[in-house]
Amino acid sequence: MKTFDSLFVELADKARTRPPGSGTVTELDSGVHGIGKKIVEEAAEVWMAAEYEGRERTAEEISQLLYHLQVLMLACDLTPDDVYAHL
Ligand SMILES: N=c1c2ncn([C@@H]3O[C@H](COP(=O)(O)OP(=O)(O)OP(=O)(O)O)[C@@H](O)[C@H]3O)c2ncn1[C@@H]1O[C@H](COP(=O)(O)O)[C@@H](O)[C@H]1O
Repeated sequence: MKTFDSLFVELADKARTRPPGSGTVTELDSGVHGIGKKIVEEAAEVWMAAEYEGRERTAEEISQLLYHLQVLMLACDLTPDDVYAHL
């Protein structure tokens, strides 16, 4: 099973090697503005799932939000440790 940290390592590798077909590379190329819109969209989907769609859908939507947050971290040259320092 992936964790927050292992997914970040995978995404950082995608950002560095830019393999064809990577959605992460496409999203990174949309810039902070495009990634930010995905985060807002996913955050709303998390809220709706929590209100109306049950635990499994909520967990799925949270996983997608965490993914888009990680893409933004890469776009902003932030590592998990930079974030954990504020927890
Ligand atoms: N964990 C994720 C992940 N979570 C979300 N997403 C993307 O975010 C989109 C979800 O946003 P949308 O809400 O627009 O999509 P949707 O089809 O409406 O989905 P629902 O919200 O309705 O469920 C998905 O279609 C994916 O493009 C992800 N894309 C990739 N990953 C992982 O990231 C890694 C690298 O992926 P690539 O860069 O594509 O190789 C792989 O391990 C992937 O599993």
